[in-house]
Amino acid sequence: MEDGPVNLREFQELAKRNLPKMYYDYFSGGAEDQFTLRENVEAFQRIMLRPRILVDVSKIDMSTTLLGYNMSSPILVAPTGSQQLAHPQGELATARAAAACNAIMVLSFASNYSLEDVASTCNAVRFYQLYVCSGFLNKLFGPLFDTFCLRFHCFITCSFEQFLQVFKRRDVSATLLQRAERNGYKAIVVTVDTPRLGRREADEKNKMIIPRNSNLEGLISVDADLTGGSKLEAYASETLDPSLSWKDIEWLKSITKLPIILKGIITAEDARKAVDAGVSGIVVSNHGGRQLDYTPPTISVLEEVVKAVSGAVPVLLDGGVRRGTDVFKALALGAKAVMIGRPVVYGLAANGEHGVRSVIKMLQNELELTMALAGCPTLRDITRNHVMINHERPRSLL
Ligand SMILES: Cc1cc2nc3c(=O)[nH]c(=O)nc-3n(C[C@H](O)[C@H](O)[C@H](O)COP(=O)(O)O)c2cc1C
Ligand SMILES: CCCCC(=O)C(=O)O
Repeated sequence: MEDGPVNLREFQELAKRNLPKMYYDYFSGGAEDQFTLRENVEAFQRIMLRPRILVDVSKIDMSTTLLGYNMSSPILVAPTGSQQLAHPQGELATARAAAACNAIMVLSFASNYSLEDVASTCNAVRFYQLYVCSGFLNKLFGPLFDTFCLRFHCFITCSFEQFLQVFKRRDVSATLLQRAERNGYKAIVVTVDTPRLGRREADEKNKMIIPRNSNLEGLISVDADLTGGSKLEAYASETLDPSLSWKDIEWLKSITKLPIILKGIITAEDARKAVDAGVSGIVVSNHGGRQLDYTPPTISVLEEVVKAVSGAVPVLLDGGVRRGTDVFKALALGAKAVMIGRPVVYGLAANGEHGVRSVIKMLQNELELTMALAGCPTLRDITRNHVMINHERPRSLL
């Protein structure tokens, strides 16, 4: 029998072996030149550690809290869409694995299993990720409005039509929020780096399919031109609302009691705006290099965001986290926790629920060892002095 993977990277190889090319390319790929995709990983390798010795590390405590919820480690599962393309059990398997590791899972808006199915698969603290939609057909009111728009098209002013569109779109998002609340999700993660889908050239070449989105069934019907390259891209441009702006965050806050976390902030300016808008958390993310290429690797802008936020809300980071040492580095630079995207999908493709569990456990174990070797028995002991970014190294060593 073949030996199992010994690190997160080896899961990627297994996933590649198990998946059809179209799906593997979708999971692994990034936007355009894939510069940011590569840099997310490589930037971690430009940060060195400064361990402290002769600290009692006979007990390591990785536990922490986020928005008042306990976690066994500062590692969350990032929202990734269409997990049934990796394994038939898809999001159900991921949810069970995350629960077994006491790790918070953020369920993607683009999940194959519905948020109700995932909620009922096992008990755990979970968050729901929302894309604000621009749906054209609302189940209850949509047909009515569409007939109305069509029949009176000549007589209605453009702004009135726009008003109806906004109303319908908001209705879909509001419905999703209510369902998330009813099903026990504890926070809403609003992804703000995707007014349109980034250009993933492999998906174009492969004519990537539109995976099923159970959450939107009966809520949105898509009338996309599906003849071209990536059908997912065509679908996204019909579904995602590119007019989403700061005032909508206020609106979202007004229609849910759940805390709102913004995912996809990579500048101090936007971080300050997010705090002013009253959000409960920020995820420093460039969507794993899948959206705007040539954005900086997330670990390189984390400190800027953390300084801008100055403790007002927790700051999380995702993008390129593949080692326990990466988690440690992110914490040293001010992150409250990290999220992992692709490694979870690769674990799922490699070995279903068991594979995801191995991925999370492996990263947790690596973090624990890193903390011991760096002289940090608790997460509070990890400080800025425990890391050194390459340009901070003594000149003679460069
Ligand atoms: C296949 C795939 C699907 C994704 N789907 C979503 C999504 O539906 N919503 C979202 O906010 N982010 C999505 N992301 C981005 C992740 O949440 C996360 O930001 C990113 O994967 C982190 O980088 P990493 O993969 O290097 O860990 C997706 C990422 C991947 C790889
Ligand atoms: C409309 C689905 C988008 C999924 C996503 O966010 C991604 O593939 O990165």
